[in-house]
Amino acid sequence: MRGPVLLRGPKIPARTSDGSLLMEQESVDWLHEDPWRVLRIQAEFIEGFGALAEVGPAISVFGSARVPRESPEWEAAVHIGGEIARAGCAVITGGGPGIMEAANKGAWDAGGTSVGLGIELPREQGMNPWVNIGINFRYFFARKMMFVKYSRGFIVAPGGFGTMDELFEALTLVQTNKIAGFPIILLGREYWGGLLDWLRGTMTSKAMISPGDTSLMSVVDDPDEAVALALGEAR
Ligand SMILES: C/C(=C\CNc1ncnc2c1ncn2[C@@H]1O[C@H](COP(=O)(O)O)[C@@H](O)[C@H]1O)CO
Repeated sequence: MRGPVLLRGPKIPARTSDGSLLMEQESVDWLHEDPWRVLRIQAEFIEGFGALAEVGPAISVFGSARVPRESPEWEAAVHIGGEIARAGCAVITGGGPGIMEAANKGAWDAGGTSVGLGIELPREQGMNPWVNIGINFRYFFARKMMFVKYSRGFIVAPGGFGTMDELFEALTLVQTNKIAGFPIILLGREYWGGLLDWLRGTMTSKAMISPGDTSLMSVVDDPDEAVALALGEAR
């Protein structure tokens, strides 16, 4: 046996795990092997659970990392972050620039809890300055779970692939009843219209989703309505 794994015949290693542990280290390559990565992954969950356990009710705000400061989308996200904080909820974002920093700024300026769940990226941006609880993740999947576990709902502003990933993960979790009573609010009818038409048309008519599935999200133009809907249906 190697731990819980049964090895027989030629698969039996020359050295036992104990033996390897006690040997003088020749190489640190083993640190980069998948079984050891599990410990890092575990550590991300432990750090995340520890840091967020007492964050209280929260709403996650997603959207493009690329919208410029002071653009209408950025200002709307500042307003949304402020309103969520004034309602006594924490704001959770990806901790980056664009919509993320805007929502964090709104929460920060309102004296609220402003959480950033950052991600290690090749071109490091660093956590935006309006985060007052920040956690940096190596792995997208660990980080994505935190958004869902610690939020009562999602507000999704216009964005690119990252935003789509976050939106469709939440939709899948609601569709498959992994989470219930979880409002998903899309901000910006014009931006989201084309996607919704395709979901209602092509995807529904080809029976890839059920007719009711597109009702798992709401689409609004008014930031205050987005906040009210996100806060209104607590899990
Ligand atoms: C690409 C740029 C900065 C990248 N920095 C990010 N920091 C934290 N989180 C990010 C970052 N980029 C994407 N995300 C996540 O995806 C969503 C936005 O992605 P999109 O493709 O821009 O829609 C966002 O909600 C984050 O969770 C600067 O140019």
